[in-house]
Amino acid sequence: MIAERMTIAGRDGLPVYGLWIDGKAVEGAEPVLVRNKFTGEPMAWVCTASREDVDRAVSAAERSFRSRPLSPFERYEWLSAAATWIRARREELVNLLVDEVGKPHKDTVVEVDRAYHAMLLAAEEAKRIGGEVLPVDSIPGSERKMGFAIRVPLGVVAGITPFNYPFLLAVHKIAPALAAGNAIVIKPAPQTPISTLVLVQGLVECGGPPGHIQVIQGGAEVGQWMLEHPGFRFYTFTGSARAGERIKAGTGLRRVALELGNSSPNIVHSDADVVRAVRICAARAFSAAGQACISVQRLYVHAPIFDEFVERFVERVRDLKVGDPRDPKTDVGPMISEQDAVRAETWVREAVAQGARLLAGGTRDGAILEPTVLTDVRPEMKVVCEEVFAPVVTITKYNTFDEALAMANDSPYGLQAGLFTRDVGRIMRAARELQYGGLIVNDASTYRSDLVPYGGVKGSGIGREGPKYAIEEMTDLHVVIVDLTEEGEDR
Ligand SMILES: NC(=O)C1=CN([C@@H]2O[C@H](COP(=O)(O)OP(=O)(O)OC[C@H]3O[C@@H](n4cnc5c(N)ncnc54)[C@H](O)[C@@H]3O)[C@@H](O)[C@H]2O)C=CC1
Ligand SMILES: O=C(O)[C@H](O)CS(=O)(=O)O
Repeated sequence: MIAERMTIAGRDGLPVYGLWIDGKAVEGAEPVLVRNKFTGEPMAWVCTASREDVDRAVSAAERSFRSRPLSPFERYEWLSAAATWIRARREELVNLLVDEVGKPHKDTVVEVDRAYHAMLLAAEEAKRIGGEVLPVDSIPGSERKMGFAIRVPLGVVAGITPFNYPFLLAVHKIAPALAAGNAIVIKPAPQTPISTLVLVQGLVECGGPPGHIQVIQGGAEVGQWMLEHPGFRFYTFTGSARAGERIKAGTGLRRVALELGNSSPNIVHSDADVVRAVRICAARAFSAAGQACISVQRLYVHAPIFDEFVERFVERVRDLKVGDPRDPKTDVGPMISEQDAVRAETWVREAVAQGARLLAGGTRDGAILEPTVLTDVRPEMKVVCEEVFAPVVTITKYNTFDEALAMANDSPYGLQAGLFTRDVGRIMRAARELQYGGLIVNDASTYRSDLVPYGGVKGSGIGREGPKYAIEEMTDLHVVIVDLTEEGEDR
């Protein structure tokens, strides 16, 4: 199954995967070697795109969009079949992703299952793209006017995805784009390019117009060429705030959806179930080696339970199984690269040098950083105010709920926050006063429902994902007003 349609050659006993342009796997620029992120073993060669390849992909997508428009039901059938395709290949996909991303088996199973549901949600939403009747006649003088609004596809959209959940996030870009009637040019992260090729192979095998999806490969430079191409109507991006700002700056008046970084706060109040909060936060802080924009990064714990929470939490963290991501029992595997692990280790050392206290972890073996817990941190430390994107958590005590809300809001980001409490008044106050796109109550900030409008405020981005909402972003709303005055009527 592994992307055989995308294979253009063999090299050193490995497949060479091409770009997917105009319904064919084609050679691009010099292929780059993709390695298993735990063993370092070569997995495949993947061609990168030239600027001319970007242009060819956009032109092919435009031709396909114009020549093969699909009805809503055809889109529903296509995406439903693709969801079934994903479910049928669950194990193969999990094994590929564990190798390509280095994410532990237990987290990768969740990614593939979520991708199945996200694809199915997009299929269902393809049949529900409505509009609205507008009460134009409610304004005096317009009694004979009839108004309504319809949603129409944009045309060719650009999708750019990161390395951490490459399969799921490719589904969250491609599926709504197709459900909305668009065509899409997708560029995966250079660290994890294979799983998106496999996804597109699945979509092609499920019978839709192969030209509705183009896959180009490469890094920031290729991404930048996409920004500069006038043929895109819309850009949907998930990744760092730094890249997101470049995308916002580079796309002019064209619309964007940006799912960016976060430094996720999680507040644990003294009326919470402490044992449950510890279990959930210890698991969700280190899943995917903390490489999720909504990963638990800042824990704020109410003074009356602080000591008990810290003791239980550190004990739980020390019991986490660290190592081979292929082992179903492994909790924490390697980060995406040794370079990223060194960065995170450096931030931890800086924090300790500035007065933070290390309660667990802090050591590194190659790309594996031990699950790390810090306390006595200050807001200006990078492990607090920046997106650490690593298995690193800070724990800070608070005395009043006002303090907790203020510390949680003291961030340039605003994607998701977590809150553990049984008090409804406290929940509703947090819902209103926490400056985050999502509040997860009695579970950690790392929980994401693929159904809901997902996205951030402040530096965490623009727009909302979740198939229903991404489809709205990827369509234009056209208003129509008809004058119903009949012949002879004196209006
Ligand atoms: N918030 C999130 O969901 C994510 C945040 N990150 C953050 O970004 C850091 C770097 O990880 P990367 O995967 O390299 O994230 P990144 O933001 O650099 O790259 C994400 C995607 O954007 C592309 N890209 C990068 N710069 C671009 C530009 N100027 N124009 C167009 N496309 C561009 C990349 O090739 C990749 O496909 C991580 O350490 C983490 O802090 C990374 C992944 C996801
Ligand atoms: O980029 C991320 O971290 C994702 O938004 C988190 S998830 O949607 O893959 O859970």
